[in-house]
Amino acid sequence: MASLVAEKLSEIQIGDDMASTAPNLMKNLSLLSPDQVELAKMLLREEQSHLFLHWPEPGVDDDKKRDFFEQVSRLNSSYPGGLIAYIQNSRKLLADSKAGKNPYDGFTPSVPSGEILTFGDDNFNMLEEAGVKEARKAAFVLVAGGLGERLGYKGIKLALPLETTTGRCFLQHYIESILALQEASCKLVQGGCNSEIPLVIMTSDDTHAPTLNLLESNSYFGMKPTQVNLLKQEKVACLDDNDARLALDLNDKFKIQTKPHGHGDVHALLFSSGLLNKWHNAGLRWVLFFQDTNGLLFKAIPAALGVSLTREYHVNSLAVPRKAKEAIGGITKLTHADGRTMVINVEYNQLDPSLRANGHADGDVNCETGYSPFPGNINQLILELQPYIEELTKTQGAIAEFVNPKYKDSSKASFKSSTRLECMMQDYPKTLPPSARVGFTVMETWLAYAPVKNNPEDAAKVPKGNPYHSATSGEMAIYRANSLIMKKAGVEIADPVVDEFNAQEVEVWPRITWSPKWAITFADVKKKVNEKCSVSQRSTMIIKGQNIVLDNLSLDGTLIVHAIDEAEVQVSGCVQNKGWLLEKIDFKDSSLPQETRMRGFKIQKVEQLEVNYSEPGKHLFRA
Ligand SMILES: O=c1ccn([C@@H]2O[C@H](COP(=O)(O)OP(=O)(O)O[C@H]3O[C@H](CO)[C@H](O)[C@H](O)[C@H]3O)[C@@H](O)[C@H]2O)c(=O)[nH]1
Repeated sequence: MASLVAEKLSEIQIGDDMASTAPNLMKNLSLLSPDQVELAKMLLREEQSHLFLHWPEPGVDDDKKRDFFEQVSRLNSSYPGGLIAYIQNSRKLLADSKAGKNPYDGFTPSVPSGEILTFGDDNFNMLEEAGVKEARKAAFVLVAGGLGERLGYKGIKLALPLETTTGRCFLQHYIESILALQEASCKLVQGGCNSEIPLVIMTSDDTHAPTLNLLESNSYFGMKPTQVNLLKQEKVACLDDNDARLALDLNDKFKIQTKPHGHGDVHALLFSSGLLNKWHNAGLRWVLFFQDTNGLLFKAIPAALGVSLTREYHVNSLAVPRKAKEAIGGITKLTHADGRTMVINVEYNQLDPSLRANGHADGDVNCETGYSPFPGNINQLILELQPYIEELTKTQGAIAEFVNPKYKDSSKASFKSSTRLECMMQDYPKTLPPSARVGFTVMETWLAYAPVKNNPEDAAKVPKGNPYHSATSGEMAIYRANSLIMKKAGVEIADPVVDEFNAQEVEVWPRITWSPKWAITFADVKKKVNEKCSVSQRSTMIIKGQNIVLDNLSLDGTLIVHAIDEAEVQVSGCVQNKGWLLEKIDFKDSSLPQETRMRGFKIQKVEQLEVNYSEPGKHLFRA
């Protein structure tokens, strides 16, 4: 045994001084495989000998020692450049942080110019049409590895209902929207096509199993299982001090403490998965990234893709008008003293200091429009595939990182608790050359952005006029958008009433919902309704089917129309019944499920008219 140890020692050339820094590791070397010995050598070189201080004699906890190196190996292979790169990047960023260096030092922020769209005008309609046509050349990437700590929901956010009228969850809505785009796009190709739009979901240890379970127990919501790829992000090692010494788990000294690295991981994962080249070879041109809880997003996607196509943007970020201090990053043009410029998301916690440091004494404030002059990044990115592959081939998907240690005191010598490096997917353009075509598309908030991020208590504390980003506001935003779209298409929609749920004041519009296959563009809605229709404020309307036309319909109550794709149904007449009511509930009422409580209301289904067409052919329904 002793000679084997000696042999390994010479093999890895750990000098006497190193041997003396980690004698306990030396004693255990014979337990390790050659690869693990290499990793041990690397750790010692990177001054991580503290990790082995407590290692007992061989024969004690040997499995745990091997498990430790299994983890080191995972941490090493899941970070571009390996653990060496991680430790060295950490040292540099921790030194910058200690020195109070701002990553935007030397850059002056200004308001960039980009495409600003108005829903329903000729330009918007033209872009939607172009976007739908292009959709069959797109792949979708959903980042869903986050725990959603601010929401405080115990399950995965993708499983939450986006509205409770139908109870459809976010993931179902996303998949049905992609399938609807796929079908609509293929119909525009002469002779049809059978393209399948790929969907990648980035998960993490926190979300992987429940996401897979949600898909499997719902037959992938109609998508082919082969169309969906789950890529799991790994966490990164935590750091104990400014020298980037890796932190051991407080409850298990044979484990390195880890935390999430952020949504920026998606680029490295996509790169290493080999999917990008596969898509490229299959003729795809676009990759669309999106987040876990924005029920409005797919209303914005066709036009935004149309913008990418017509403007030939390599990077197109979707944005909405932003309220000052709102927790979304601002799209900003940064001009360096040396002449370099870039258009990039400046995260909400950095925008204010960066403005103050550059002559804007009031920092992040609204201008005369009542909004911040910087458009708000909603983290929906459309990247052109070919330049994306070229860039990742250079960077391997590594994204500019940052560190945010909580220091014990102003000497910044030690941390209150361990920290780690983080990265964000919207920082991708930071490494691009100045020739890259980086742009953005601003859409109206009511159409494009209604995330569910805040728990009821925090939402109630949001300054008046700023969005709540709660389950309550997220659901109400769906009804509002659908009502406004129908109104714009000519339907007489009653005005909303203002009501309060979970201490949040919201507009309550008629509860109108439709399945994505009914309409994915404004043109689809216009084709399927006419101006002789009306819907009262207390009404609920659920449209489930592809070929359902509302003609001369007057609704005051609840109407549900369900039809198979082969049935063409015309709905008209006067529907009046007691309908469905919104019953207020308290989020503290623990007798109710959390999904319901977080909204502050539940739907009391008193009376409805439900019609169902399961036979192909033309049907006329007159109430
Ligand atoms: O390690 C992680 C962390 C997050 N996510 C996913 O990334 C998305 C975004 O996460 P958050 O909702 O926590 O994001 P933030 O609110 O912190 O902010 C992000 O979303 C905002 C808009 O919703 C702004 O665009 C902002 O600039 C951007 O950083 C979610 O789908 C989440 O599941 C991961 O996949 N892995």
